[in-house]
Amino acid sequence: MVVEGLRKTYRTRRGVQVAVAGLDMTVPRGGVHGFLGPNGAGKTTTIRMLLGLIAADSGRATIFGHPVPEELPQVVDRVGAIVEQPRFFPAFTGRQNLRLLAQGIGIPTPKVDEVLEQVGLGGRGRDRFGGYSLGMKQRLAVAATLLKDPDLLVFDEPTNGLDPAGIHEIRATMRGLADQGRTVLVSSHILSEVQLVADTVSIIGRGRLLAEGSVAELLRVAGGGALRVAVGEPGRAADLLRERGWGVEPTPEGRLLVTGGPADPAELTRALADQGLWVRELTPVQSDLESYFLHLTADEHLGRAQHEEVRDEAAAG
Ligand SMILES: Nc1ncnc2c1ncn2[C@@H]1O[C@H](COP(=O)(O)OP(=O)(O)OP(=O)(O)O)[C@@H](O)[C@H]1O
Repeated sequence: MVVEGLRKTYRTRRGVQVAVAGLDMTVPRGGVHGFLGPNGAGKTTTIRMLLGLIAADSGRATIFGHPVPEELPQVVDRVGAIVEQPRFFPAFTGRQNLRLLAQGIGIPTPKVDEVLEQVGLGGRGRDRFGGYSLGMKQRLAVAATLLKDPDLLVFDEPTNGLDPAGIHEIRATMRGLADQGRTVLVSSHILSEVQLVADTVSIIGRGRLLAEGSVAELLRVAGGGALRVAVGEPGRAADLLRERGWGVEPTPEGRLLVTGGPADPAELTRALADQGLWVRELTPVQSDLESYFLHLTADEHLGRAQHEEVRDEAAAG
């Protein structure tokens, strides 16, 4: 999925509200892609535009190479989404609820047991929906989206209101779906909920892309590319690395913290090995992604100021 310059404004009684301000985003095929941003960043608005539920003011988006919303009918069968709390009948079992849905869209009923199994509700399908935990209810919603066997799943804040066990269940379900080769796009304002399961993420704020890439890559960027190295003769190793112009600080536990070093850690290992110094351990320093996320999205209040400006302009016009 590729999004380019997507924009959406709302006219409110107080003026014009910019919900999505020229968003660019790339969601690779296969894997879990976290769509992250603080409350009000524009995640739901973006997802609604991608699914053709609301119209964009401008910009473009493609799903499986098809421009949407124009060619949505061509891809709609390959896309499953949970955007709002799905409604099920509390007095019916999970299985009965899904059977009803399956009949409605012409899916053979054996598929129902298959999708229940896929979300780990195989043993609970014959229990009343009303008695399900929140996590089970949410997993039933996921099961419903799987009836069509979609290649792309879009979940808007699927862990909202769930307890840690429920969050864990949903995470495991998403991982399982991605491991089957599907693409899962999941939005959240809580990075830690997604960090553990996402392969790649887009971080947005004020309707714009702030950072994008694999979780490992972003962790590296957040850590400033520093490497922690355990090596024999750390004193000699430090001198050698400094000669190359890299920053080296000994750590209290006898390791070396290398900053401004090579993009490829192999270069560092080779430089040391050439001098008979063997690296026992080499770890990219991962600053906490949560702090990075907070840092990136910290100027959210600036966004408010920008919105006010637009509003003033609108009022003046
Ligand atoms: N129908 C609407 N009318 C007016 N403003 C809207 C409308 N929908 C969204 N907005 C505004 O657009 C901005 C983006 O909202 P959106 O719901 O897309 O954010 P979000 O990232 O999904 O946030 P959350 O995590 O709180 O759901 C917000 O400032 C919101 O108030």
